[in-house]
Amino acid sequence: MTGGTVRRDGREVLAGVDLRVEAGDVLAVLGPNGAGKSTLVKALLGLIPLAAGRTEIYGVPAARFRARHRVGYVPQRLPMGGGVPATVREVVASGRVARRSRLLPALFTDRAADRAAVDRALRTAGLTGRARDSAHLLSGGQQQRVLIARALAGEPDVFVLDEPTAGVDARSQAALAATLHELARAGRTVVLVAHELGPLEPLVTRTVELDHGRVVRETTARAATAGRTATPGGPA
Ligand SMILES: Nc1ncnc2c1ncn2[C@@H]1O[C@H](COP(=O)(O)OP(=O)(O)OP(=O)(O)O)[C@@H](O)[C@H]1O
Repeated sequence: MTGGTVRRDGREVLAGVDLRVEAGDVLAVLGPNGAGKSTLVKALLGLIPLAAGRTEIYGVPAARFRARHRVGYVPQRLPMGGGVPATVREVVASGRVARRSRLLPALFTDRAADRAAVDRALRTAGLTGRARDSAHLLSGGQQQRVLIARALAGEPDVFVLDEPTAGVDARSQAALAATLHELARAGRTVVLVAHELGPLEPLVTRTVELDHGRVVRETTARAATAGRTATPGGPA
């Protein structure tokens, strides 16, 4: 993202942000309530338009980026807007949709691969026993796991998680940390929004801190350990 600017109600809620996410980064976006963290990740993914600046995903302008299966997005909460009750398994299986060809019908082998990936994701998220439950009846922490499992099922290269630890009990946080640790070890890229890192802290290789829509501080893990900070901006 270069000069990323988002306006809401005539106000800049993201104000000229430069940010480059490198493959293999585990990047935490930090900052107080209303700092613009969610806006930043949505704008990075091209889910909300920029008023100024540009954002590219794998070198392609976000609006034209088609390889959606390469990026798994875990929003803050389960979107219940449709009001259609779905089981945990159905929600998790929807994470495979972006991998399907729009032109070819699903082959038998695709379906077997889909089933295996969904099973794996349910297992990793500790949801195997809840697969037939209605997703909207689960607790907040369990719904968060469903969303993470949905992203895992898509087997993306990049995971973008918006406040994955918010309202989640300590055990689920530790389980999430273990899952992210595995992903990082497998060379996946992770971008996560957080108020506090908690058990995720040891995994994080870079932090970007926002305030009033601007990057006010950046650290790399080494700089963070040494108590040093890098200059805001960085390559874009
Ligand atoms: N759809 C919207 N319409 C108007 N203003 C919005 C909208 N979405 C976000 N904002 C405003 O933009 C600013 C940044 O919001 P954002 O959700 O990105 O912050 P955040 O850092 O993620 O906060 P939180 O930690 O509370 O989730 C806030 O002042 C918020 O009120």
